[in-house]
Amino acid sequence: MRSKSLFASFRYALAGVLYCLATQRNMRIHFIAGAVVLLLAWRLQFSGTEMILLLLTVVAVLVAEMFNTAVEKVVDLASPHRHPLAKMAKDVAAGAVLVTALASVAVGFILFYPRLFR
Ligand SMILES: Nc1ncnc2c1ncn2[C@@H]1O[C@H](COP(=O)(O)OP(=O)(O)OP(=O)(O)O)[C@@H](O)[C@H]1O
Repeated sequence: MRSKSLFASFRYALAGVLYCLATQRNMRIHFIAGAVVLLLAWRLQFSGTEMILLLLTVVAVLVAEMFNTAVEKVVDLASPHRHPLAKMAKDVAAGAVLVTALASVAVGFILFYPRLFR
């Protein structure tokens, strides 16, 4: 019984990830960009610590994108009509993605620049 419900929650969680990949263009862009960056880092023989930093950075952007999607869905459900609070919630969630994405570009620059241009 317990393992069945554990499996079910895993399936629901996976469905959430797949939903975001299938419906959110930005999620697909971040996913592919993250995969390319990690592959490039592997080819350039980044250290274990550098790989972990890059992986955490890529995952942070994907997680921010997923929370943004979740906020959008809840807001659309709770406030189908336009409302300043609904706008604020969506804009803050989108802002979180922007901040995370900018930070990931900075981390990528710091790690890749010495390998590629020096
Ligand atoms: N219910 C609402 N009330 C007020 N402003 C809204 C509301 N829904 C969306 N907005 C504003 O319009 C912008 C675009 O909203 P829209 O619903 O087109 O896209 P989204 O839900 O933010 O994302 P996506 O395009 O991925 O569905 C939001 O970022 C927000 O500023």
